[in-house]
Amino acid sequence: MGGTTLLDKVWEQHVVDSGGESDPDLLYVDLHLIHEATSPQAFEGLRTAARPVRRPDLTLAVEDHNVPTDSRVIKDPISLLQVGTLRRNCGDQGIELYSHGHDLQGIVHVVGPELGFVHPGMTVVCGDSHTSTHGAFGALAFGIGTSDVEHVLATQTLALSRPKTMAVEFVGMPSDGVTPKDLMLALLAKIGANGAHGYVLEYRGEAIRATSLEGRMTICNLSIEAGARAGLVAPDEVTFEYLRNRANRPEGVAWEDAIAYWNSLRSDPDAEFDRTVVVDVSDLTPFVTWGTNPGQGVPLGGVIPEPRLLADPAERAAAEQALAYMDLSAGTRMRDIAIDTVFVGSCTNGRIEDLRAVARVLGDRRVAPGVRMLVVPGSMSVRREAEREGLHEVFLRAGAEWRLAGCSMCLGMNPDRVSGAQRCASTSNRNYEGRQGNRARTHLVSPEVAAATAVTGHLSAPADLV
Ligand SMILES: CC(C)[C@H](C(=O)O)[C@@H](O)C(=O)O
Ligand code: SF4
Repeated sequence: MGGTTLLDKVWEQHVVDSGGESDPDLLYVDLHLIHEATSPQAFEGLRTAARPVRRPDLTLAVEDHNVPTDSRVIKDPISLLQVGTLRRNCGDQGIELYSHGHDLQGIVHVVGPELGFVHPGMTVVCGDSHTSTHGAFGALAFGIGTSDVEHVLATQTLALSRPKTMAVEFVGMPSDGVTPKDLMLALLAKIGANGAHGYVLEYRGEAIRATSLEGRMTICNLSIEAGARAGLVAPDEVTFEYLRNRANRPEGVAWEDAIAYWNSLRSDPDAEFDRTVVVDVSDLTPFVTWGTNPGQGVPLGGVIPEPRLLADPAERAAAEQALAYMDLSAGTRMRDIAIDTVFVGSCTNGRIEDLRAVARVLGDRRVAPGVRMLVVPGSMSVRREAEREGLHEVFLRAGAEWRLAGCSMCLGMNPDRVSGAQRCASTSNRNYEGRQGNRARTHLVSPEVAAATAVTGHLSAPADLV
């Protein structure tokens, strides 16, 4: 029998009740994150059943999806209702809530980690697909549906069947200007937007070890775009350093003990994975998407592929439909695609390192005439840090808008939307039809490519800037 995978190690520590061969296991949940968009019905269910929240102290709430980023005042009636309901529910149940206007407010997947709430070996759940982000710590982090949110609120447990494991081996080191976002867009293009369905991905290899925790969050965040259940990176010194000075991390002797335990959280050398995918990252270049799922991407130096050459009929039809929606045609050079809007932000690329990268590329350049650029910090803490470093001055001087924290233009649930059928280069994670606005056309890019694109007005890499 082979060794144990990281997934199995974390899983086994959390089984409250084994389902045996055929039924799901009941897992203990260490941290439950909630937001205004997916929690109202869950609380309503509890109220109907007259049950309290079992562990309000292990539950943390933020307002992120529905909040405007240009004002502390919420005007939209639906958003007001969502946010008002969350406030009432958290007040009634004694749950910590970072509201719009609070110093620590921000996107749930940015706030939880930066405050040190997420530790290696934990189970983390949230009624949000991008909960996979937290796997960057070596925590087992799942997005769950609203009925499961209710279950976790009531019991602090979740019934789940153990997913299969997939090792993603990044071989070699990426060259300068190739970012964690590019690694993932390349992986998605290789395995497809559903290529990891039913799996937990464990990211491995020298390139992962050399990636900051923030970069690892970008990588794990995008796991869900391959259809995966979760993403994982084994914890190491990078993880411990990230946590060392955060609030809410274990203290004193508990910290030393924690590190000793965390060091055991890696797949054994002889552990067997259900599947292994190898990606050589040494010859990668910046990646961008041309279509309407995150797997429809090519190198920035490439051209839009010819749908007729795709062997799989379903893929061919999807590509044709995507090109019609995007108003693009096969053979077009990606660099020739002109952009109206640039969005920097989201739980994929709205952390301080992302904003630093954007500022570095912008330098003292200006956004191209006619292009709208939005820079939206992932949290108010990120915003404060960016202002302390003077990054906001770079953005404002360039002609970009500098906003408050929230999901913003990542999806059209708040006032930040791409107008009409405009084309947007976006550092977010989904390019679905209508995602950023009714007819919006989205190209997923790294922060570096977003900044260079804002300057030239068409899809560009920093190396294209003179
Ligand atoms: C609103 C929420 C349920 C949704 C998700 O689960 O991911 C959102 O965050 C998204 O990114 O599409
Ligand atoms: S930033 Fe985007 S992807 Fe992340 S939680 Fe918000 S809406 Fe979802």
